[in-house]
Amino acid sequence: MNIAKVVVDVPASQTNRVFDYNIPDKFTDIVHCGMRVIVPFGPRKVMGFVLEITDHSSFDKLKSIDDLLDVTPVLNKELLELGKWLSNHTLSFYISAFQAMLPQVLKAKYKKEFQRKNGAQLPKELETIFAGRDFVSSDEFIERDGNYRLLQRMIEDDQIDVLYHVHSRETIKKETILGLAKEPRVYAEKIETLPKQATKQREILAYLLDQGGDVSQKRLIKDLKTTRATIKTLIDQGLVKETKKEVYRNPYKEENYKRTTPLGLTEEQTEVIKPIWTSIDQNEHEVFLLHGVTGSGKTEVYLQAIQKVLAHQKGAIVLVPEISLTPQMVKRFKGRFGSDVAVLHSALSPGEKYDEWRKIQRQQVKVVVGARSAIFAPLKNIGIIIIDEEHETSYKQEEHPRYHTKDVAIHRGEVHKCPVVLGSATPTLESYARAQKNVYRLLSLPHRVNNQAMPEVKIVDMRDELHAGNRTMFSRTLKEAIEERIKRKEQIVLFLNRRGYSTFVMCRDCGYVLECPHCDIALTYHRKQEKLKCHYCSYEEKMPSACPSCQSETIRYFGTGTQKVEEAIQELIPTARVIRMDVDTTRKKGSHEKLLNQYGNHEADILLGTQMIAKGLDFANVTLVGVLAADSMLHLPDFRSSEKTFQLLTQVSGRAGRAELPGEVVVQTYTPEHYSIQLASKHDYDTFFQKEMSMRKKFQYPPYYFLTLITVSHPNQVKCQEVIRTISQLLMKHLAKETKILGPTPSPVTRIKDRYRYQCMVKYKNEPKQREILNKILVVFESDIQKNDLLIQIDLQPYQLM
Ligand SMILES: Nc1ncnc2c1ncn2[C@@H]1O[C@H](COP(=O)(O)OP(=O)(O)OP(=O)(O)O)[C@@H](O)[C@H]1O
Ligand SMILES: [Zn+2]
Ligand SMILES: [Zn+2]
Repeated sequence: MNIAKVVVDVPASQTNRVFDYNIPDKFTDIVHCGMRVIVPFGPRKVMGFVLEITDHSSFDKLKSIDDLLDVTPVLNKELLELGKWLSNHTLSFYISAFQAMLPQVLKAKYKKEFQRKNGAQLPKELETIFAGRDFVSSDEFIERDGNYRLLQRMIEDDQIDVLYHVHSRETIKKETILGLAKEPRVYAEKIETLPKQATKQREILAYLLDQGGDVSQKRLIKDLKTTRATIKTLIDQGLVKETKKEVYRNPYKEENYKRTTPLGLTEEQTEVIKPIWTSIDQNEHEVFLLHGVTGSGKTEVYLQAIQKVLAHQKGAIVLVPEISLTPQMVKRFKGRFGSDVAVLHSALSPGEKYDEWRKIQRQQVKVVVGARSAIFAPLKNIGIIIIDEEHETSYKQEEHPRYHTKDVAIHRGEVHKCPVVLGSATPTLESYARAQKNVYRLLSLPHRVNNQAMPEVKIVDMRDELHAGNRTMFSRTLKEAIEERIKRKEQIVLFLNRRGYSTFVMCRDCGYVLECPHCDIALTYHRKQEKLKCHYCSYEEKMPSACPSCQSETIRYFGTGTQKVEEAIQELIPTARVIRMDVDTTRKKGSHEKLLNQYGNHEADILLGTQMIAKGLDFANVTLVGVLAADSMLHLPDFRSSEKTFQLLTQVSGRAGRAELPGEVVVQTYTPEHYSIQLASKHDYDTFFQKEMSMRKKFQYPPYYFLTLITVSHPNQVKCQEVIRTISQLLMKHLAKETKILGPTPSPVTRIKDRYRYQCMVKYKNEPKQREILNKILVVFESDIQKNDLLIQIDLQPYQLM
């Protein structure tokens, strides 16, 4: 067993396979599958993952492994298999798939250096760069525009060497631990002989004797109000010894969370948890879709399902969208399961994330709560995987490997023979359609806990406000409702949807929005050319000066920011106390939590914010939710815009009236008749589902059809157009006759950082050979990709269509 099969960190299709390496004697029995190694590859040294260890190779001259990056494997067998599956599933390289599963600090960086060998005399051009030195970093070489051809010749002539340093950013935090250096009994005498004025030193010794063991220096300094200098004198006298101990950075201190006990489940909760418990008990994989209205107690169902899993000595993964991984959410899990919980959150520092990851890796925790990438948590014995708010698009990773978390979860669920629970008040059409076909098992919580009523929703037509002479951003209804709540000392959530602003053009007079006659999506405004364009089919028209529907001249594109809204409130209702939550006010670490705490303590009447306040918040005193512009997302150039609008309105409305006090919602819109606004206001998911499904069927979108989005980008526009044309021709030729290929067309954002972008979209029902064909296309363009700066992105199941 002295041969390792290694996937190398060279993302290209020729290298997307395993290479055989010799395991040198010194590493025999030390190298294991799932470890990262340094291997020679051509003239370079690269990192690689060991996938397999065997005793035979079909090649006879093998190079040897140079070095090991890990002492223990960073990927276990299951994750190695998962990586292979992921790479195949998303059409990405093995190496990208493996890297995606690791915490950031384990992603090694390389530093390249050129070394002059044995004082060699270099050509003048290079000598000016080396300037008498023996080493020059590759960065400096590039910066000073060094001649690569010359460099290459010198390397071939053995005058210059290329060195690779691999830097792992992994950092382990150490803590200083103090203890007694001698037998305890000798201290009585020692304390006597210390100088009289050394009271602090005496105190320290007494403290250590009292603790009878090792104490963290930090704690001792705090408890005794002493200094490091005093401790140092004792160490120097050989009375105290210090050691370094590896510790975890723990951003979520357990003692900060009050322990909670399971609540008595309601009848509905009891009904839905039964089949989940059965699946856990019987070790059977099944996918459940938990459709529960806002405030129906889904989280309590998750908690008690996990409790069952823990009783079986297994672990759980709970995924929540980044944006709703709020302190409140963490509190609920830490409160129930204490130090058994690891939290993986993007707001943690890389070091903190690494520590949480190591706790999981060492199986020291049982429950992992985290955002998207937590689906790769290295838990060995998974008993349940839960995806909360399963409709959230952030579950789709928008860079290599372009995976959807749901697919990964279901795959791992199959491997571990455990249930996967997808929870939402507004499931995606895809999931609900699957539940209707019994691919998933549907579980419903149609009522709020304790049967509180769903909040009453009032739709306000903003066109009427304009006609009545109200030009502010607050309707009369909303203004009165706010004032009333402030008087009653109740609280208000004001939601401003920032997504989709200033892309579409709307008539303020009649609410008319310009749409593509072929694609049923809003046209996007291009300011420079004064044109409106469709980003699916390239249809375009001139920006009109008057509304095509009512001739009014108030037609323009749409937009405002939270800061402006805050000013407007202050002007309109000067007594209102407002907390504004947006990217600006939450940039600093911990500010998110602080603002929510202030709001929870009723230090403000109004919580004003964007997407980040739409979900997950559970404040009993909130009785009014105002939605300032319900339409803004409705007109995004995206076939899911109605669905997203329905989901968002339902989520925000769900923040009102969650406890005893009844809730009310005011939705301001220019298109009150739109079905997603009407049905969200009636909390009518079922009708929305029927209606939206019929639209999807008519326009041939998912879940009736599958989509693949192919985007090509290159600095040269002509090159870009050529490539995308060739790709769509190849697809046309090789894919099924019934399959449609839309485009090629410029991408919605046509140029990013001086690179042109063109796309085409494949719409299909069944294409078993698609992956194979796409892979072949990538090979056709391989040399352009490697050498000519061409980028081809393939997104199977795209969510981001911009
Ligand atoms: N069985 C129960 N008995 C009493 N209170 C409960 C019970 N289950 C849940 N609750 C409480 O009801 C409130 C709403 O529950 P929870 O937040 O779990 O709902 P949810 O369905 O996750 O809501 P959302 O989708 O809106 O976030 C919470 O304050 C929770 O503590
Ligand atoms: Zn169109
Ligand atoms: Zn009009």
